[in-house]
Amino acid sequence: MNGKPLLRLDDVSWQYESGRRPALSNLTLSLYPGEVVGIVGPSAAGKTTLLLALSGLIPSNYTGHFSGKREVEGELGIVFQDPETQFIGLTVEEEIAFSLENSGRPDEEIAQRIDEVLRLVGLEGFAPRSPFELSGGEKQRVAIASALAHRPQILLLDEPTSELDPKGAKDVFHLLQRLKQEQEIAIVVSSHATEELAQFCDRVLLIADGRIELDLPTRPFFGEIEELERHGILIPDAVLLYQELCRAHLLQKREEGVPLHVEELAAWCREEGIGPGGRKQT
Ligand SMILES: Nc1ncnc2c1ncn2[C@@H]1O[C@H](COP(=O)(O)OP(=O)(O)OP(=O)(O)O)[C@@H](O)[C@H]1O
Repeated sequence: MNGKPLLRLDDVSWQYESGRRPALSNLTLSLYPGEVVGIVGPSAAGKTTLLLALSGLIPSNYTGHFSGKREVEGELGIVFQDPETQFIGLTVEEEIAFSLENSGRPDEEIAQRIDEVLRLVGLEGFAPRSPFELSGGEKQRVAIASALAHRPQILLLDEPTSELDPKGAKDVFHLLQRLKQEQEIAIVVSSHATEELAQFCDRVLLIADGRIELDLPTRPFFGEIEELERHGILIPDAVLLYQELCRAHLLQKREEGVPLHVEELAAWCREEGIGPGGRKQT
């Protein structure tokens, strides 16, 4: 990638004070403007810790041993896994205003930004509602709106859909997709939702035992099926079906790599004349 990274970790290692081994080991990673990076990994691999290190909360808010270097350009927002535990406002409006008031902005500007971010996340009319009485997906969108109110260049999200039903999860990923297109924000999102990550990310990292095992553009990343399976990562359906069709010699392996969603695989099948009833005879 060309240009200067917005955020860079250089040979970063971190061990929590009570940890028996490093939670992050020698991580080097750059994030560029407008880029969307997914983070996958097994449980306890270090995904949350990596996001905390990217945000700077590690080492500033935690005790432990940090080595390496972090460089950041521009404003950064972070959304945690369970937003409800972070809410302090009695209304959605208060919740978003609170962090802005702390930054000393005038009331008029705060009101304008609240309108702007609620529109952005599709929660117009929600300002007077209690954030505690919303659905899981709406709570996540309030948390994203609060982070966006600072107009960050970088948005970090830790498993934003883990508590949501499939529809809520899809809504959050659609919102992130819109932010990517309309706001040119660089996004880093950790998630087990590999179907969505395959469609939405420019690049994906596999982290295991605090180390980056893979860091590739999305298509080649999901082509590393054996490596991903070895770490227990869920392979998207389109990739599995493509693999089976190739094994059965029904589909030729494509130069571009694996499909990233079922619609793409369906188009490839149509190109090869595979449809209901099997391959057309030529
Ligand atoms: N505050 C802490 N103090 C000590 N050790 C911690 C702390 N937080 C996390 N760890 C340890 O650091 C390692 C990485 O944890 P982390 O939460 O980053 O993993 P994760 O990949 O996000 O896991 P999950 O998918 O289960 O949420 C684990 O071994 C965990 O037990």
